Amino acid sequence: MKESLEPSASEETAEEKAETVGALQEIVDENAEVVKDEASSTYAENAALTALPRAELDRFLADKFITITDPNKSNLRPITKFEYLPITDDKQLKPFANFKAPTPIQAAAWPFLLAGRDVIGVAETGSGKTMGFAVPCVRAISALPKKMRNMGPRAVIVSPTRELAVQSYDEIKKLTAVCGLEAVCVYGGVPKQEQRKLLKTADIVVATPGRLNDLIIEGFADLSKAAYVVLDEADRMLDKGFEEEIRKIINTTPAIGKRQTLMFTATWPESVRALAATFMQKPVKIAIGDNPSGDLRANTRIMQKVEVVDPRHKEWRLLQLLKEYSAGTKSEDRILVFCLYKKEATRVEIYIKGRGFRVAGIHGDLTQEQRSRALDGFKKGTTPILVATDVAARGLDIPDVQVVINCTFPLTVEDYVHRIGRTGRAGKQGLAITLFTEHDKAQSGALINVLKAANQEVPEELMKFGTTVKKKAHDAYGAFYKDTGDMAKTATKITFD
Ligand SMILES: Nc1ncnc2c1ncn2[C@@H]1O[C@H](COP(=O)(O)OP(=O)(O)OP(=O)(O)O)[C@@H](O)[C@H]1O
Repeated sequence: MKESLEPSASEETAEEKAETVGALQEIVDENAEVVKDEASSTYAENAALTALPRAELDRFLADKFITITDPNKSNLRPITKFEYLPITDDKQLKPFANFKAPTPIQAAAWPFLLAGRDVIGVAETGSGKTMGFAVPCVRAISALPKKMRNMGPRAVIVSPTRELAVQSYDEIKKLTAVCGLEAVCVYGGVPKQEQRKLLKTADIVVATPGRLNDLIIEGFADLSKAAYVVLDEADRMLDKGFEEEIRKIINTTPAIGKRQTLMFTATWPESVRALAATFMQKPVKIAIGDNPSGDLRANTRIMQKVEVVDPRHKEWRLLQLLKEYSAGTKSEDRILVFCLYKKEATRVEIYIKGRGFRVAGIHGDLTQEQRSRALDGFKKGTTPILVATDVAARGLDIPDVQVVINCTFPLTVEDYVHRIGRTGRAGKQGLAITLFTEHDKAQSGALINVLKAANQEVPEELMKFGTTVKKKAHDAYGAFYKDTGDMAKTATKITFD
């Protein structure tokens, strides 16, 4: 091939292109930094909030059991009213029209998030964590100058299941709709084409890890400008079932210091804290609840009943409970029944259906269409009983679930707290009934602690299994229901039965 000192026309163009790309990349890196700086420099506290006596705000923090641990000790005032948000356009307050005030996690986290800080938010199930991380996200992006828009997603929110990703996306769309921003929901089990197209113009990506990594690898999801990274149900996203996929995603976002990283959950076990710290810069820890020890505790508005039963009698006892809690005027009450394994969920669903109950099932062996239909029927009340595995344990915000029944105890007591958290949401009361057997006795100590922390009755038969807390989580923890999207072809999915 002819050697030439002078680059040929095509080589020259390629060189020019490379220079242009390099220059663009610099702009992009600056942009990522500017987005982060923008957030921190643009949070000007509302004057009326500043005028409030500090003692009044300290009383608010105490009354709502809000604990803020900030390495920078910046002492930002909680945003106790929606009008204290730095939102000038009233349209943007519309999504909160039916709410009286920010929830404690929202009030405490918003100022730090608007100021660009990394935040770990730990608050009970059903306490508004979604809006807690979504409002500052939408605010930061909508405050960007026009020239910095349409350069790729500015925020990525990762959820452990498809249904939860869709639910968060629906919440976020209420905010983006009034700000002229675009969001996209990326999850497995459905065709990629539509997601690929929407990623081209999306400002915010809500995703499950498997499908998102697929689209990153294929070059359709570019998170290099996503300076706002949220792990929802963070402890689940950091357990060994997801850790690798999460690391891959975060590594494609701007570096620590050029991004804001948020972790929100109702349970924050010791086992994930060290790993979480590797992704964050001097995070502010915000915990809600009169739970100074920080030990695991369930939402105290949920009455927790535990029955120790013979494993062979569980399904018979479940039937009795369903008859009791769906009798007469309660026939439309929503009852969520949790099993541990997919085949068990199918068996229990058939068993219940055969006895005349209107019931549907949701678990990982079903198609996404079947899962969405089952959840829809449960929400609408056409099938007021839903039999689920832990794919429905976290995050799902189904209004008015009156009763949660644990037919089989979960692999961890954290999952127990999340499962029962499907009831008693947004300030309502709830009821959770758990069938506990000798097969679950390794978890008796941890369960007893959760019951005591929420001032619940501890049955004598449960005490007999002992009160010591076994630390080791079950090997399969977090892996067998996770939504790996199309990664399933490569990931070795653990399946049961
Ligand atoms: N400020 C508010 N006041 C009243 N209700 C609110 C407020 N913010 C959110 N909600 C409602 O509270 C319910 C629970 O919110 P959300 O699903 O975000 O809870 P969560 O803390 O994420 O729960 P989980 O831990 O189970 O994921 C939703 O129906 C939501 O619309």
